[in-house]
Amino acid sequence: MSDIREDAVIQATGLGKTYAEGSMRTPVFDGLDLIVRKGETVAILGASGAGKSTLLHLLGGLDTPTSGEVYVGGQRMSALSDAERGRLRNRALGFVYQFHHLLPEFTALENVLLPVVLGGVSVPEAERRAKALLESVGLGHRLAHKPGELSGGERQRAAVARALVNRPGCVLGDEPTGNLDEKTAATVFDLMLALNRDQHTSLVLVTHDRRLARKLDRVLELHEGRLRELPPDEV
Ligand SMILES: Nc1ncnc2c1ncn2[C@@H]1O[C@H](COP(=O)(O)OP(=O)(O)OP(=O)(O)O)[C@@H](O)[C@H]1O
Repeated sequence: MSDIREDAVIQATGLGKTYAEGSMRTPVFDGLDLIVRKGETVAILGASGAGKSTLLHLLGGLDTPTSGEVYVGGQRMSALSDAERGRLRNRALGFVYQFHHLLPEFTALENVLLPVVLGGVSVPEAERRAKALLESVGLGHRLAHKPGELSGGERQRAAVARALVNRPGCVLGDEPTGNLDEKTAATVFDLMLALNRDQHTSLVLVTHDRRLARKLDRVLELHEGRLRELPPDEV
C-alpha cells in the first residue's frame, strides 16, 4: 500500500498506460509517480506524442490506467463507480482544453452556471458565483454573449471561469492557451495564475511554451515514458 499524502490534491502512484486496440499495443509510460500539493502550480512539458494528454486524462479520471492508481482528494479513483467518479470529477477538478468546449447555444453566464447547477447548488447562489467569476476574468460586460459572439481570448477566459466555478482543488489544463496568439495566451495564463493565488486552486498545465511553464512552481518533463522534474535553469 503506497503512502497517500494528506496535502495532495492529486496523487499518482506507479501510473502506467498502454493503449491496446486489437493486436496493436502502444505503450506510453509506466511507473510514473506524481504528487500535486494544495495550491501548487505544475507545468508538464514534453515532445509531441510523449504522453502529456494521456497523463492528464488519467489524472482527471477521464481514462483508466493500465497500472497504478490515481487519488483525487485522497479518494482512489479505481475504487469508485462511474457515477461516483463523475461526481468527484465535477466537485474536485476543473478542466480547460485548447479549444474552449463552451456550448454554443448558451450564453457565457449559462455556460459557467451549468457545472454548479449540476453539482446541486441552488440557482441564486450558482448565479452569484458564476457572475463573480466572470467579472474576475474580465467578462462582467459579456454575460449575455454566446461563444460565437466572444473573441478567442474571451472564450478561453469563460472556459477558465467555468473550470473554477465549483471551487475545485485542482484545475487540469491541456494546452489551455495553445490556440491563442502570444499576447492573449500570456494574458489568459497570468489570469489562471492570479486565480490560483486568490483561491489556492492547484494548476496542472500541459504546455509547449517554456516561457509560460517557467511561471509555474514546478516544471516536469515527460520524455521516453519518464517524468523528470527540470531544474529552473533547464526550463
Ligand atoms: N486512443 C489511442 N489509441 C492508441 N494510441 C494512442 C491513443 N491516444 C494516444 N495514443 C498514442 O499515445 C501516445 C501519447 O499520446 P498523447 O496524446 O498523450 O501525447 P501528447 O504528448 O499529448 O502529444 P501532443 O503534444 O502531440 O498533443 C502517442 O504516440 C499517440 O499516438
